[in-house]
Order: sequence, then C-alpha cells, then structure tokens
Amino acid sequence: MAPIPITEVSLVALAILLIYSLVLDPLLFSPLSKIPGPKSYALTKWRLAFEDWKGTRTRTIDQLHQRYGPVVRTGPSEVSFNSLGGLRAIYGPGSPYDRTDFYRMFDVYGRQNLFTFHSAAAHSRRKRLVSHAYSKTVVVRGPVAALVESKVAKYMNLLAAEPDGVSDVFKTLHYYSLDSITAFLYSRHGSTSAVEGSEAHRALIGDILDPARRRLSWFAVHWPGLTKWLYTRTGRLESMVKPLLPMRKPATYTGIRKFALEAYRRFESDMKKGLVDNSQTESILKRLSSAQGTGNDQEGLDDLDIASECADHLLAGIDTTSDTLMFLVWALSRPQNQRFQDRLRDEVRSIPETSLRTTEVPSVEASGRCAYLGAVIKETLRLYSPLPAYEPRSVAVHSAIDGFAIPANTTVGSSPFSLHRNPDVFKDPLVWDPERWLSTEKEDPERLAEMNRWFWAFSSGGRMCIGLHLAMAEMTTLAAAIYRKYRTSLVPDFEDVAPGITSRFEVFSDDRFSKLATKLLQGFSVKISFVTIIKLTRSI
Ligand code: HEM
Repeated sequence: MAPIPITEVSLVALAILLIYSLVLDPLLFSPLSKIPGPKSYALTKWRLAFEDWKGTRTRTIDQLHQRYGPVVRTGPSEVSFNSLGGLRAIYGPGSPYDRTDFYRMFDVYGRQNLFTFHSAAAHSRRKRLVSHAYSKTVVVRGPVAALVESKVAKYMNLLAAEPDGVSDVFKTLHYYSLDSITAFLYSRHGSTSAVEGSEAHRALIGDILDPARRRLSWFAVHWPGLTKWLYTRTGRLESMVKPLLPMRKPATYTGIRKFALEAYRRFESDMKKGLVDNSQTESILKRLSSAQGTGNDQEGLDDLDIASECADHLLAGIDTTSDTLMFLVWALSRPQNQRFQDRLRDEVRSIPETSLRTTEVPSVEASGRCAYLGAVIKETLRLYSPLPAYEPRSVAVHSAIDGFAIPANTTVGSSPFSLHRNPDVFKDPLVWDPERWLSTEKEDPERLAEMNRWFWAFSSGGRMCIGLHLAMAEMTTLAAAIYRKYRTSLVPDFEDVAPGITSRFEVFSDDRFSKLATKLLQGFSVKISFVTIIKLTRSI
C-alpha cells in the first residue's frame, strides 16, 4: 500500500480537530452541553451577536427562558439564569463572580472606573473613596437633600412656564437629572443649568439620543480590536475607513465626556489657586481629589482616573433616573391609571406642612416616607427598568450554579427584564399595577416577600448600584412635588404611543405597544399635559 502523503494526514487531523472543537465539544463534551438551550446558540457566539445586531437580545433570551426554563445556554461559553439560586450565586454577598471585559467599553479617557473594574480588590479600593457620599444618611439629609430639593423647585418653575401646560417629559426630565447629577458630582465646577434654559447644557443630551451609539456598542463588544483599529487611523487611511465607522468620529458621548473633563480641569485650576476650601459642599470630585497622595490612594489615582470616575457616574446618573421618571409620569397619565394617580395625589397632599421646603417642594425625607409613591416607583422600575439587560459576570475557576457545572471563564448572568416578568412571581406581569406592592391591598405577605426577592432593578451584592439613594431621592421628591400640584394626562395623538428608551444595543418600550413606540422614537418626545388642580398658596 502506498504511503499516505504527510499533507493529507495533516488535513485529516486538522478537520478532526476542527469538528471536535467547533461541533463535538460544545454540543457533547463541554460540561455546558447539559444545560438546555437551542443548539445554534451553543455552537457559535455569533448567533446571540445577531440578536444584538437586531436589538432583540434581551427579549430573545426571555423567550428562551419561557421555552427552556430558568437556566439556558445562550452561547458556547455563556449561560443565562432566571432564578433566585442564580442571583445568589452570581451576585450575592461574597460571590467570586466579577464583571467581564464587556464593561471595558465604559472606560473613560482610557481609564477604568467603578463600573468597569474586573478585579474585586481594585473595585473595593475605589468604592471606599466614594461610598459614604452615596449612603442613605448623607443623601436624605443635609446639603445633598437641599441640592435635590432646589433642582425640584427649578423643575416646577419650568413646568409652570410650559406653553399650554404641555411638557415634553423626555427632554425636560433629562434636563432635571443632568442638573442634579452634575451639581452632586462637580458642585460649582461643573453644575449645569439645563432646566433653567442653558442651550449649551441642553445640547449635551443630544449625545444620548444618537442612534449610531447602539451600532458602535455592538462593534465595541463583538469586534473590539477592529473597532479600536478603525478609530485610531490617521491621515489617508483615516479618510479611507471613514465610511466603515459605526458612528461618526469623534464617537460616543463625546460632548458629555468633554464637559466632564473640563469640569475636572476647572476644579484642578481652582485647587492650584487655593480656591477650594473645606467649607464648600463635598462634591464627589473633591472627595476623590482629597484621596490623591494619601494612604487611600493605593493605586496612584491620577487626574485622569478622577475625571474618568466622575464622568462614569455622570453617565450612569442621567438616563437612569430620567427614563424611570418619564415612564412613571406616562403610566400615571394613561386614562386607565387615573385611579392610581388620584391615590398618589391624596398621599403626597397629606405630607405635613412642616415637611415642605417651599410651597411646592416637599423634603426629600418626607417624600421618601410616602408608601404609595414608593410602590409607584417600584412598579415602574419593575416593568420599565432603565437598565433591563443581562449583566455579565465570570470567574477564573470552575464552579456550579443551580446544580449545573460551570467551567472557568464562562460568562454567566441574569437580567431584570426576565426576572421582573416571571408570571409565577408577578401576576399579570405585563400590567403596570403599583398596588401589587402593597401588602394590605391585593397581595398576601408571602407573595410580597417573594416579589421583593425577585426585584432587581439596582442589581445586588458588591457591584450593585451605588447611586440608588441619590436616584430614589431625585425620583420621590420630584414625583411628590408634581402630583401635589398637577393632574397629568396624555395629549391627543399620544394616547396610543408608549415611550421608548435605549439601553446598550436595544430599544425598550411597553411590550404591548412595540410597533407604535418605534414611530415615537424617531422624534424622542413624550408630551404630557400638566393641569394645575390645586393652587399651592401657602408661603413658607
Ligand atoms: C433609577 C435609577 C438607577 C438604576 C435603576 C440603576 C441601576 C444600576 C444597575 C442595574 C447597576 C449594575 C449594572 C451592571 O452590573 O451591569 C448600576 C451600577 C452603577 N450605578 Fe446605577 N442606577 C440608577 C441610578 C444611578 C445614579 C443616579 C448613579 C449616580 C452616580 C448611578 C451610579 C452607578 C454606578 C457608579 C454603578 C457601578 C457600581 C459598582 O460597580 O460598584 N446609578 N446601576
């Protein structure tokens, strides 16, 4: 028999190796092959990437959970959990799982920050520097509460001046959250005044609206090397690759990031001139800067690290609170929800006069004590979470979750979207019903406790949202002020239209209005009629 040529042996070996690693291993031999899910997803990461491209990832994973159960394999090395066991193991206290490289697209000025650190040690060192400033005791009383109340007062002035009492709450609520977060982070070195009409500050919101941002996120996640290469070309090559750029150059959040850097530079210059003293409000910028060169500064925090940290909090604090407030006002304004609005108004009208800061603005503390308002906000965060998507985590060792073996470096995670729509936990999950959260009303205490365990809008564990109390202060105080004074309703032509928000690659709306939301999103506007029903005359 003639000897088989060496090249043929190599080709056969290569083919066997490829078939093994691309087909047999993922489908039969990997420990993940025991996890239910469609084979096309188990074979290639590009199957889920295609859903990302279409902007349907989160809904598709939700459908897979409905079909395959609480644990679904969504990629050769990716698993989604829709269970309390998954939440505890991945995000619970002391969990070894950490954020994946996915989050590196949120690095600012090339520097990592709280949101993007993978290492738990680096994360907790940084978090120690700012966590006190975000704690409930600091936010609910003192200068931060006064700051929020003053921003609410300005928003109420804006509403009073709106022609015909109609406000586009998509825009105006973004102005409110922008002004609140910039004042909190930068104090006088970077406070914006979008609510009061600054066109330059209002223009910063334009950054968020650019639809090309979703395309750029897709490239940054799925083709990071290529994306970096495309954006770093210069000269003739730069003009040649220009048509291929997912988003025009300079790309994403440029205005906001530039603004954030300028705020830092103003602060730095005032520091050098000795114009920043301890009598001024403790901004986050000032706290981080005081840690420079002290024992707390174990990583050598430099000026760009500080600027990056603040810019990230700025981005985290704009859409989240304004989108939630927008859905809240929209949901309460729908004709079928007027009874909820009436009950809310009764509650916020009963805030005692001693807890009012001005005739129109209740204190942050008193607003936070309103139980019905709390339920309205919670239900809004359940059905319309501003960050509804999968939160990917990984760990470099083998582990087990919900009885399934998970190889090292597998991406695992859960999403508020699916957790909050579990029909076994939330009755009629697609219906916005704030009273489901009131144990004395429709729910028994056992069911309420279970719903609370599944409520996950702010994530959980060491990486949960640090801005939770600030966000709650902004949302409760503004909503209390609005519903003490106004009755809100949808303007004609907007009755069949739900608002929409963007998050990463996707657009989210009310699932029952999906077609109509697309039409609306082209204009990004949500017009609400504010009718004064109660004249607030008492002067404080
Ligand atoms: C309704 C309002 C808000 C919601 C629902 C929300 C939700 C979340 C969620 C789900 C995460 C974790 C995301 C992930 O791991 O993928 C997160 C993290 C974070 N949020 Fe918020 N957020 C809100 C408002 C704010 C505000 C006002 C700030 C102000 C600075 C903020 C700052 C942050 C930061 C810095 C992180 C990273 C925390 C860490 O890794 O230690 N958030 N937020």
